[in-house]
Order: sequence, then structure tokens, then C-alpha cells
Amino acid sequence: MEGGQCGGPAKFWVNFPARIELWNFQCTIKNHTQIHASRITLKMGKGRRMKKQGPPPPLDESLVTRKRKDAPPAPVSQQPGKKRKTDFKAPKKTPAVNGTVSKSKAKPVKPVKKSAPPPPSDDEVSDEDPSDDEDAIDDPDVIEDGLDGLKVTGLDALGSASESEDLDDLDLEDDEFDEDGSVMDSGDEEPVTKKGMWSDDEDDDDIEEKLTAANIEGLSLKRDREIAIQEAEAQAELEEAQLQTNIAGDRPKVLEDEDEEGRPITNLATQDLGLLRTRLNDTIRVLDDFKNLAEEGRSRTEYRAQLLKDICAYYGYSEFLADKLLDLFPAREAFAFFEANETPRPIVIRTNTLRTHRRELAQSLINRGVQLEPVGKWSKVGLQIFDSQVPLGATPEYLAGHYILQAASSFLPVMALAPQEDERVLDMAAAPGGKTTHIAALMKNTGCVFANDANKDRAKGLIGNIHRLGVRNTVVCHYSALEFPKVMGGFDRVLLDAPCSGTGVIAKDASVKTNKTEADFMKLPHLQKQLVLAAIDSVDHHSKTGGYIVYSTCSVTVEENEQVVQYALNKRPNVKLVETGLVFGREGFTKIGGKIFHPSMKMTRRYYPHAYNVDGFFVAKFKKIGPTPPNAVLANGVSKKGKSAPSDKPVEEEYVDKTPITDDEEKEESDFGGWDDEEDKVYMERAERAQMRRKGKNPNANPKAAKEIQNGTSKVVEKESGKEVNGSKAKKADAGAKANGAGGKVGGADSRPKKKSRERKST
Ligand SMILES: C[S@@+](CC[C@H](N)C(=O)[O-])C[C@H]1O[C@@H](n2cnc3c(N)ncnc32)[C@H](O)[C@@H]1O
Repeated sequence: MEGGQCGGPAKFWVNFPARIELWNFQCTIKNHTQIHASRITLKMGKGRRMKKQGPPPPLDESLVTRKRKDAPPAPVSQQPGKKRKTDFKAPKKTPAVNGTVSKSKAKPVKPVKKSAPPPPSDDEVSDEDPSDDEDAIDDPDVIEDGLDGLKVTGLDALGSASESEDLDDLDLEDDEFDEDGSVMDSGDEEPVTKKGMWSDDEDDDDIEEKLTAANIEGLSLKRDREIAIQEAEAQAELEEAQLQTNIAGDRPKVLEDEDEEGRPITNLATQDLGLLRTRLNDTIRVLDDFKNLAEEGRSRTEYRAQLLKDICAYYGYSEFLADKLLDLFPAREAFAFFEANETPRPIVIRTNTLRTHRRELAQSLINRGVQLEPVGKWSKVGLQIFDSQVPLGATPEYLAGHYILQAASSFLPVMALAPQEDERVLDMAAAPGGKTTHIAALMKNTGCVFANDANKDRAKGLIGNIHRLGVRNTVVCHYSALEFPKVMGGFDRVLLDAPCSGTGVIAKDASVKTNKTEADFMKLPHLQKQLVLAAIDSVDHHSKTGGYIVYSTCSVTVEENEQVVQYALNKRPNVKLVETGLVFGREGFTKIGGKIFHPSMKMTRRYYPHAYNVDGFFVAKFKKIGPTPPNAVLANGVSKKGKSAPSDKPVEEEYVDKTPITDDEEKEESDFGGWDDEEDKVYMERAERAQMRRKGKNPNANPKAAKEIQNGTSKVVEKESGKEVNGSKAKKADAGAKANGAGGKVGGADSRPKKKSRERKST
């Protein structure tokens, strides 16, 4: 697939030591070590990796946790002889001053014999796993298995927004630690009510306490390192800025003077990265305070052009892409974005709740010398890896399918999709299966998931992951997703994790910096637009439990995100955007660069490496509220009635009728149905009349006018009557059965026979 794939070529687990130049900085770090340096180069690869994920301000734990404080305190039975803080000797590490960590061997923890009662069902917990070892390499979301020795380097990790706070919360007195109290050293008899490092869903389980005990020393050291690094970075920035101020005066000399022929005559040596960085900083300072710092007679555009040029030179981007990315942010934030793309995201694994529980998995890995901690309270299945003595892609737990290496940001689309047990779910672009397996886990292997990918080889990898992770409710197929819903329709939920340019995962795949062309940003959005229509048309708007579509990409460009979503809103007035349910993430743009999008676009979510220390990502969630309009053009370019349709116009060229579809305009509908000319005629006439009434005209006065309106718009959505739709059920069921047979691997496809009637007839 030419499009970037969330994860694209997996080059990301390779360490990317990031050089951070500190100029004339002097600071005091928390451990009271004074550092003086005229110019120090820090190797930040590991340090960065260890860095806590950025604090997503909107992270509100109350939204994602289910505190069980009301529950009676679990009996705390401290086991004699077990001392929490002595169970685990964390590897000694050098102070984080230089961002490196000397790895001494971690002493394995004695296995804590804690038998956590098998969680009845981890609703909350979802596991998915991207791919098996080989596939993981191809998947941006998945870390390569064979992370030899696992320098847990780059994957996206998720740091919870609150992680920085978590550092303070890592007191091991979390509620959860009291669960059976077997390892509680505190001997607390009263229930501890401190914040837990684990999700509240696990609060009633004490294993965490043991786990935390085992981790505490390492975590403490880690925190010191992180704080030191952060302080050093902040101080360095400050000193650097001050230095530049001193050198350049109030109005730094940034722009190049030109001779009479327009050639620069005061050029800085652009090959000198130090000087380039200095000028980058100066330019940003000027753009921040243009009135006071800009040179006389110079325009903001000139400074912006200089900044673009220097970013291309310093970070190695094509001017085309750098320009596009620069447009997304204010100058200073853009700088942070480009900077974040130079360092890998934290490594994260997702617990496969079909096989185990997060606490048990964490304990097992800690016993193997892995330093980890919950990824954040927004996830109940993620574990962030800080260090490991073993290759994470080859542990017995990995081979047994207890977890998958998966970028934290890849959890988000599935969390937004929120698949329910017994539903029928379509994952349109599924390989290598990180999200598919997550979906299956959330559904507890019930219902049926159709995992499709156009790439047959990748689809094979998907099968491998499905087997390794014990997924049993999934059918794998490899159609072009544009063929849906012809292949099959009537799904309760559809995930479209679309092929994209990968501008959110540049830290993993630096080739994106230079290999994306203007043509890519025309072809990819075009494909994405067609795919999203196919996704919408494949959903059963009558679904009792669902009727949702989630669209996601690992790109941050507007063309691949808001513009695609807006296109869907324009072409399918039978959908609306709804809240994703994700507790952090920035709102999608409602306007940017002269483009204006529907106000509901703010319900979409954007994720940036510099903001949350996760891969760049975009998530939008639609709710289907009516049938596909009679004259809709399907994703494969054919109209609903079989006529080939004119090529679609860019969304911004179209008038958007966002008149809400109100209940009183809708007839009771009983099911999602196929299309029938006679049936459609009734709807169309009704739509004409409704449209005329909206425009204040008498629908009975002038039939010709009614026709014109009908031709000029297509925004009115009417619903079928139950009787009419019921009449088409047999055909739909028939089509669904055929699709089942054509889907390639079939296994336990639909556990709900009655739902077969909901499959949509081919159109
Ligand atoms: C971002 S990746 C999907 C990652 C996957 N959702 C996961 O979590 O592991 C995009 C996928 O879209 C597939 N793809 C590209 N074009 C497609 C099409 N027309 N129909 C179906 N799949 C397509 C690619 O083969 C690729 O595997």
C-alpha cells in the first residue's frame, strides 16, 4: 500500500539517540548535582524514552475510572516474610544527568503468589495485538517482536496525560494493593484511598501493591532521571534563549540580507546545525513578539519563510511537507512538533485480556527484569516499558499471546469504537491486526468481527496475530474496502483505520520527511474519502446497540483528517459526528488555513507527539442516523441505482446542507434494507415534498419545482417503513450469506443468527 500505514515500515524500534545541544547552561538538578557546561551534548535516546508522557490537560480520571471506594475494604492479609520493598532490587542507574542509564541487572522478583481472582470479564480491558513478530515490523502500531535485548525504544507509547502526576501517585498505597493484602507491607487495616497507579478497574486487587513494591525503586530512580532531564532541558532552552538575546540584542538578526541580484550576503552557515538551531530559536522568538523583535521593514511572511527554510535544513524535511506541517501550529509549537519527531515514543504493550490480566502480566514481566508501569489511567490494558533485560518480542508471555507491542495511540480508535459483546463489527483495513485483536478482546470473543485488508500478504500476518492472541470470533478477508458494503453490510460498528501518509509517525519512519509528494496528498485523501463512504454505507443505522463508524489515521494533516470527515458529512447527511469518548486529545479543527469545517468537527480528536508523547493520530466517530440517501454515490463510484457517478468534487466546493434530521421527519424504520425502485420512488417523492416545505413552498403547487429541488439537493433523508423494509430482509440475508462464503477464512462468523437478516443486500 503506498499510503502510509499507521506504523508504516517499522523502523521505529531502533534507537534514535537524539542530540540535544545545551549551550552555556548551568543548572541544578534535583539530586543537587551542579552541572556546568559551555556546550554539552546530551544523548537523549534513552532519557527521552524514559520520559513521562506529556500531560494531557483534559485527562480527567473520573471519566475513565470506576472507583470502587464504596466497596468494602478487601481483607488485607499480609504474608509473613514478604517485604514489599525488598522484593525487588531495581537496576542501579546512573543519574539522568546525561540522559543515559547504566543498566545493571535487575534482580528478578520472587514470584508473588498472588492469585488474583480471574476477572469476571475485563470489559474495560481490551487487548489487541498488532501483529506477530514479522508483521509487527510492517505495522507502525506494532513494535517488532524481536526487539533484541529490547532497548525499548521507540514505539508510540502513551503516556497518560496524567502521568506526570502519577509520579507522585506512585505511592504504593493504592487501593488496589490491598486486594488480598498478601503482600501489603503496610499492614494497613484501613482501606487505603490513595490514588492508584493502576486503573480503577483494578482497584480492588492488591496485586498492584506487590507490583508497585517491586517497581518502586526503579520508578523512583526513573522519576529522578525524568525530573533531571526535564529541568536540564528547560534550563538549556532558557539559557539558550538568553544567550541569543545577548548576542543579537533586542532585535535578533535572522533574515538574510540580499545583494542587488537577490543573493544572500549575510548567510549563516546553514550546514552548522548549532547556528541553524540558534537561528531557529531567534526566528521563533521574533514571530512570538513580532512587534518588538522584528527588524525594521521586514514582514512576518519573510520570517516564516526563513523558519521554513531552516526547518528543512535542520530536520531534513522536504519543503513541501515542512510547509504543510508548519501550517498546523503556531511557530513555537511547530518547533516542538518537529523536535518531538526526532525522538522515539515510549514503548507500550497492550495486555491481551483474552489470555491474561494486566496485573498478572506486569508481575510476570517484572519477574523477568522488565521495568514498567501502567500507561495511564485512561487505559486499562496498556503498560509502558521503561527498561527490559529481555527481548519483549520473545518472552514466553509474548509467545503465549499475553500481550502485543502496540503504540499507545493505536488504542484510541478502538476505545472510541467501543465494540460491544455480540455485535457484528467490520475492521476495514485491519492488517496486521493490532486493532482487530483489541476489538475482539473488548467483545470477549463473542459476536463476529470481519477483519479485512486489501493486501493479501498483510492479511496473512493478521491471521498469525489472531491465532497467537487467541481470537476466535474473527473472519479474515482481503477485499478492497471500497467493495463494501457490496461484500457485506449491516454492521453494528465499522472501524476504518485508513491508509495514510504517516505524518504522525515520523519518529518511526523518517522517510516520510522526504518521500511524500503533492500527489500523495491528493491520492491518499481521495482514497480515504471513498473508504469512509464505504464504511458508512456498511453500517446498519438500525443497530440496536451501535450504528457507529470510527475513522482514524496516523497522520496529522488536515487533508487526510478534517477534510475527509467533512466530505463524509457532505456526502452522507445520514451521519453525524459524535463524541469519541476519549478523555484526552485536542479538538479537530473547525477552521484552518481558510478552510471552514462543520462546528461538530471539534468532536474529533487530534494527537501530537509533542503534546502527549504519542504518535500523531486522528480519531473521528460518526453515528449513522438514517439510511443511505437514494441517490447516493457509493464508494466504488457507482450510484445506488447502478449508474456510474461523476467524479466526486472536493468537499469545499460543495454546499453543505446540515439541516438536522429530526425525528418528526423520520418514519419509523425497522431495518436496514436494500434498494428497490418502487420503494425508492415513494421516498423520493416524500423527500421532495419535505424539501419544498423547508423552503417555504407548497409541495402541491408546482410539481416541476419539486422536481428541480429534488435534482438540486440530496440532503433529505427519509426512513423506510417497517413493512417495506421487512420485505427486503430475505434478499439481504441472502446477500450476507454469500458474503460470508466469500470472505476467505470463516470461523464462528456470526454467533447471532437473527442478525444475518440485517446484512445489507448488494447495491
Ligand atoms: C494503517 S494500516 C492498518 C493498521 C491496522 N488497523 C492495525 O491496527 O494493525 C492501513 C491498512 O490499510 C490497508 N489498505 C490500503 N488500501 C486498502 C483498501 N482499499 N482496502 C482495504 N485495505 C486497504 C493496507 O494494506 C494497510 O494494512
